[in-house]
Amino acid sequence: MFSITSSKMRSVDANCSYLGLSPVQLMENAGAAIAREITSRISCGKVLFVSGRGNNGGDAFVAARHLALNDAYDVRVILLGHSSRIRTEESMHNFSLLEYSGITELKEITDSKELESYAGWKDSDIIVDGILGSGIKGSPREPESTAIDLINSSGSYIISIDAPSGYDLDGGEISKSVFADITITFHRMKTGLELPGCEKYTGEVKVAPIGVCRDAEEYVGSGDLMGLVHREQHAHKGNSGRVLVIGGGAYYGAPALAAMAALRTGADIVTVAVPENVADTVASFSSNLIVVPLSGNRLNPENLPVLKSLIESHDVVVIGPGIGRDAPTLKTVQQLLPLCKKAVIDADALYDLHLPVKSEGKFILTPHSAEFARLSGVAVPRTLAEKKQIVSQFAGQNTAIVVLKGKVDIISDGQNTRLNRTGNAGMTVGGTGDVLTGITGALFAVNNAMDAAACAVFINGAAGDLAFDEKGFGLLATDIIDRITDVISEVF
Ligand SMILES: NC(=O)C1=CN([C@@H]2O[C@H](COP(=O)(O)OP(=O)(O)OC[C@H]3O[C@@H](n4cnc5c(N)ncnc54)[C@H](O)[C@@H]3O)[C@@H](O)[C@H]2O)[C@H](O)CC1
Ligand SMILES: [K+]
Repeated sequence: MFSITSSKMRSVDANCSYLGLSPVQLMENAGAAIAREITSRISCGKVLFVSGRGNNGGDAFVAARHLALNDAYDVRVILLGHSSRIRTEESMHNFSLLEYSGITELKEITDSKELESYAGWKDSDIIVDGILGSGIKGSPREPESTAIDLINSSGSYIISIDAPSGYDLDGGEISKSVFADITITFHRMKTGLELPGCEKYTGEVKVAPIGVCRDAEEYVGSGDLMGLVHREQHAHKGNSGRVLVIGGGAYYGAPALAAMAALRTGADIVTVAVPENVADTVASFSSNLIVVPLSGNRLNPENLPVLKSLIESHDVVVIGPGIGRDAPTLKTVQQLLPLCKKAVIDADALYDLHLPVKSEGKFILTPHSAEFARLSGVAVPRTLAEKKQIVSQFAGQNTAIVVLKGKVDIISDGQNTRLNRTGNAGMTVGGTGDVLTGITGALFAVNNAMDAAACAVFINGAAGDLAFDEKGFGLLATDIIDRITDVISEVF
């Protein structure tokens, strides 16, 4: 089974919540799994739960409640700090239930001296470590640090919840940690729990299922957006991405829509390079756009020198919206791509694309079914499983990230495949593909390709869903652009 990082786990948790599976439900399953582990180890005895103020402590409260149902166990709980300082609603909720759970003792201990004089360290058969889990930042502070020492010198059998407290689930540096006999981590193995030599800290490692929805991992959700790079408080102009849109000539709306969508997604600078016949019209869409006119009525090889220097001064290129299919235009596209560090390739730029692009660059392709069929030479099959398979295979063969747009979007880099179900039938109106390309460009400027592509289809679809609520089947591509910021601000 593959392992994941703690930030991936946080995004899966948030995706569960997005789907309607609440954190308190997950915590209940996590705590119950810990209680089951204890009953499988000893049939009776004294069990001390040592809890922090985050959700790791919350899991411990749940486990204590479950275990106390069995008269064979003497259950005691200590909370490090005041209960008024418990960090989350779900943990507070489970702390409150302890009063009615028949445990022998519940103590709030705030300082290290009081902790040291606590009698329970020496006479417990099992100590459950629920001090710190995936939320740890830096070295353990007081009183957590003293609690870790006391657990380690207790001589009891030690069960750590999710991670030995102090240990970094992602394998970062450790200044102090619980030395556990067994660590029960949740849902999936974590990267840091597989490192050579980690058993010294973790003891045996077990993965307990906690009822995560399958779709919370495979389908993109709002939790995936949490992992995106977002604007720093003191960011400079250009830090949040410079996007170059190369399009237009045959049409003028498409490059403007892509550019406006990129701006609304948070790109700092969006430059639109279009043939001179449409440059004024594109500029008239918004004074926020920087428009560079290119000689001629269609993209052509004479534009290469100007475009080369523009490509160098931007983080990402969005190429295709409105360019048309003239032979010199398509040839120019093919010559431009090897110059790009990162590019999103859409619409007519996909028409005569020779793959793989021979360069070190990273490319996101955003075809719909007909474009995909033409590119790959394979008709898009009917079932989702078959579609996933061909998209993944095509992406892998061409070292590109492929987004097959559809009722369920499929995003793959050949190794990982994600799905997206935001969006609606109203989005078949013209221009929505250009909006997606613009969003993708803005995210790709400052994020890795797979995250950018996956989050872009989610944002585009979710903004489309908000627009549909308002406008129904009368929705326009510009209405979707207007709702991008609502989707993004809901997550941050
Ligand atoms: N899907 C899951 O895996 C689930 C996991 N659960 C459990 O939740 C924790 C993570 O909870 P979180 O509240 O984010 O973090 P922690 O409890 O680990 O700690 C936060 C807590 O600790 C304080 N803190 C942070 N760093 C330090 C430090 N160096 N010294 C002292 N104190 C520190 C911080 O201020 C917070 O108060 C996960 O591990 C699982 O156990 C869910 O219950 C179920 C789903
Ligand atoms: K722990």
